Amino acid sequence: MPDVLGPLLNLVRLPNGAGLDLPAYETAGAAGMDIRAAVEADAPLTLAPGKRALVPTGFIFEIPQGFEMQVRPRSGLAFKHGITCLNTPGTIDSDYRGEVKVLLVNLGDEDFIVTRGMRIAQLVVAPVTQVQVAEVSEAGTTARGAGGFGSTGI
Ligand SMILES: O=c1ccn([C@H]2C[C@H](O)[C@@H](COP(=O)(O)OP(=O)(O)OP(=O)(O)O)O2)c(=O)[nH]1
Repeated sequence: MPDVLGPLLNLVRLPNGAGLDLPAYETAGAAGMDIRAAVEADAPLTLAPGKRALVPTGFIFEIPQGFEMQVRPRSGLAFKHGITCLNTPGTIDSDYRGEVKVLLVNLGDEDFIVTRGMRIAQLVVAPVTQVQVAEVSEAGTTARGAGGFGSTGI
């Protein structure tokens, strides 16, 4: 794994994560750490076309306050097999202390088998800002106004 100088991310390995590689950046400039499936070795998961499944990862993450973790698909799985994350990008809140799971869906036309240790998604840690919400009577005017959805042309 390349050296990383970012914030510290504590994680806890659950019993079903025994022996799995830690999530890791595969290259020095990777945005996401690949995360692996913690399905039982003797019970791989078959995802039929059109079906979805919540796949365990075997880890609890302690995300630093002020950050979130996004669960994103891997383009190779999407391109080759039609496998993606249904709720992409999945949001892991910094106060979540449950096992991170990956909601995979098979948009391909063949069964896809998820085996133990397979790299099923990538985790991107990103800063987030919580705003203070204030209700006002009118929104400030802008040149765009309410124009959207192609208002500036194709
Ligand atoms: O792909 C995902 C998405 C979410 N989660 C976990 C972590 C997250 O902090 C929690 C809640 O996610 P989210 O806020 O998207 O779900 P919700 O439908 O709003 O549920 P809740 O009412 O529990 O917040 O579920 C995952 O493990 N994987």
